[in-house]
Amino acid sequence: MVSTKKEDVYASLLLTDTYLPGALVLAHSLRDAGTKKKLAILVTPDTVSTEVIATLKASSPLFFGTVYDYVIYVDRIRNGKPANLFLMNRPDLHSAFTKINLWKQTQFRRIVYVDADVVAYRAVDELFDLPHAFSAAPDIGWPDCFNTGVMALTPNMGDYYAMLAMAERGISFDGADQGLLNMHFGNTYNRLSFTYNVTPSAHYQYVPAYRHFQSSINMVHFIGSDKPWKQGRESTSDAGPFDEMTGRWWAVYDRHYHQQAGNAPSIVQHFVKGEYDPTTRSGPNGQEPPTPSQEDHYQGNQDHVDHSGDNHVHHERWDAQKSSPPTDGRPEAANFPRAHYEMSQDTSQFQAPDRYPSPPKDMYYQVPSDRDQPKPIFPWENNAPAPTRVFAENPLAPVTPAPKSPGEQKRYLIGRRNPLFTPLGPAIQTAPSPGGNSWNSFNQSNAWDEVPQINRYVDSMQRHRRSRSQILAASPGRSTSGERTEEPSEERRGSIKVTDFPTEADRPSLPVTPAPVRRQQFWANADQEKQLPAAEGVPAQDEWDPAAQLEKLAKQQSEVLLEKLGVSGAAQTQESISVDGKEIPHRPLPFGSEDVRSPTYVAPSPPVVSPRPIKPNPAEKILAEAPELMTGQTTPRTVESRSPSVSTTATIALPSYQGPGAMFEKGEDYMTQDTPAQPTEEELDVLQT
Ligand SMILES: O=c1ccn([C@@H]2O[C@H](COP(=O)(O)OP(=O)(O)O[C@H]3O[C@H](CO)[C@@H](O)[C@H](O)[C@H]3O)[C@@H](O)[C@H]2O)c(=O)[nH]1
Ligand SMILES: [Mn+2]
Repeated sequence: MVSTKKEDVYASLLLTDTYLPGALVLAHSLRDAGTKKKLAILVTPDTVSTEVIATLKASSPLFFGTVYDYVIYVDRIRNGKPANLFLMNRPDLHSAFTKINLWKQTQFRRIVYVDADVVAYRAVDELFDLPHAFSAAPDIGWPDCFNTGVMALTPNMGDYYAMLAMAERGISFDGADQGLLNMHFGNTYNRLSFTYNVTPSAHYQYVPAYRHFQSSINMVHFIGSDKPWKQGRESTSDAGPFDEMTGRWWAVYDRHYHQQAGNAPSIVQHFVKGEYDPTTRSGPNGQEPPTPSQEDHYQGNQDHVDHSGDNHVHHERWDAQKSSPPTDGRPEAANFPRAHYEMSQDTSQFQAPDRYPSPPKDMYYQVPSDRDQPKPIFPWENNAPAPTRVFAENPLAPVTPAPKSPGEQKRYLIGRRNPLFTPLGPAIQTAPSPGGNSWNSFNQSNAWDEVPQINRYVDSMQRHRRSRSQILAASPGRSTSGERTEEPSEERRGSIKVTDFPTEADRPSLPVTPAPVRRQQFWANADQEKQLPAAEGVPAQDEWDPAAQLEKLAKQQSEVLLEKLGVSGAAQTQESISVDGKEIPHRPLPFGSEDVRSPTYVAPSPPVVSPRPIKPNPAEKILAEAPELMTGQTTPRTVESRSPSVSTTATIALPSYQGPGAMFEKGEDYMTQDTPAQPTEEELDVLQT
């Protein structure tokens, strides 16, 4: 076959650092056998350390050039469905699909692929000249299948994509590359002689065949998880076919990487069982390789220090200040520790010991005494002023006398319950007694209790309430006149409260908010109820005629208005009216003004049902029409009557009240009606009953 410009290469694969000795022995075995072909190795940079890659590229003193001519970085292809790998107990082969990348290396004409666990007895360069696109040797476990440890192939993207599609779907009967490739190629492969891929077994050997064909062995492949460098050289003891082949592997290793081999990098010895000896370490570079922590995955530290202590040389590290990150660097978390645990196979039951050791008897905690207190450090620890703050709770309890009246009791309780309660105002707060407890000098009463207006207001409220309750009680034959003048006692005043809070003893428990309880003495004590004074000015119910009262009220309002305007409507009706209990005396009108009426006079409509305020306020209207009244001009003024029929003028006295003036604040409301407003709610209460 006419060769093109494309190169032929032997190619191997390195997925982990732990296979480094195998990859190096393979390369040296081929070179030592005199191959004319170049050597390439596919490397997954995410799982292989830079030190190992450097070793693959290292120059060897035994031949011109480096161990591998080409280190080709490829993406790792991991099996997402690795269940089948467990069928052959090789979960470590989860990324064996990466081998598919061989078909992608179309820069090469032909590739003779060889596993890293293969040692070549001779250079098999004739495999490059095979006419078949794909050739492989039978597998010892199932000889109809081919073993994928040695293959002669022609790279092409068709096969590559076809197999990549299978890999992405996890299509492989053994979960690794051999199952996938056998499914892809089937029986279309060119079957090589077993001598190109002799797979010795420690458990089964066909010794006569071996003896018969051993001179024609081309390559030996150490399949399975027990690789020569993992077993160590001591594992080969007896002289058998397996050990003879393993010895060939060790022969190549010793030729290039034995401790006394001169310039052998110690990193290789680290991955070979029983080979690393720091005391006899030598070599020009003196680099300390990472220690393999795992059987199948190197997890060493990049910044490793020599164990011998005499050669503390750090590995070259990437300096972020000087250069960009290395493209062939390991992932940051590659050195994270990993641990693999297996289920215990021990089937014996747990046997409790006869006795457990008794606990120590001298274990106790020594509470530090006051004398053990640390020495004062800061000046304020020694010169601390005596505390002056006094809390209200403690001194109050013995000093405060028990409350007598309900009103006092309420104040007392408020003061006790609320520590922030402070009696109001300097007017009721006496000066603290000099030497005594300043808290006791406070007057325990409220400022508003001392204001007479407030007291009167409360009294009037109580009168109204009492009168209501009298009406509600409707005791027959009860006279209201006898009790009318009776002044309410202090006790009565306190009984305004309809509800009270339960005492501390009655309360269920804190923090439940105490529910108000009905005061018994107010509602239930009928004897006391009889002593209630009658409401002032409220007649007995049977004497009360609401309709007549309303009529009287409406009439009264009109009269008052006219009186204020100086027009005595009362003179016409000849009835005396009273305002606020005071009799307004009748006065004769000035001569000639008897018929004069105010322009705003409204005659009272006879059937008055409800009291109705008269609008607009006449005084207000006058002021609006004569604003000069506001200027303080107090001279009487004549007002032309608008009524055409009445042409006389009447002198109307100006009201004493002159409306809003400078005394008023902005926004302050002032009376717009002189008449009583609508009956209040309380009045309605009385009227309706
Ligand atoms: O941790 C690992 C595992 C594998 N490899 C590479 O992958 C190859 C295959 O793994 P290996 O342990 O050699 O597998 P075998 O014990 O040989 O198992 C058989 O099954 C594998 C999965 O199908 C095939 O790849 C092999 O060719 C076949 O011999 C190795 O040679 C290495 O090149 C690593 O670099 N690191
Ligand atoms: Mn293998």
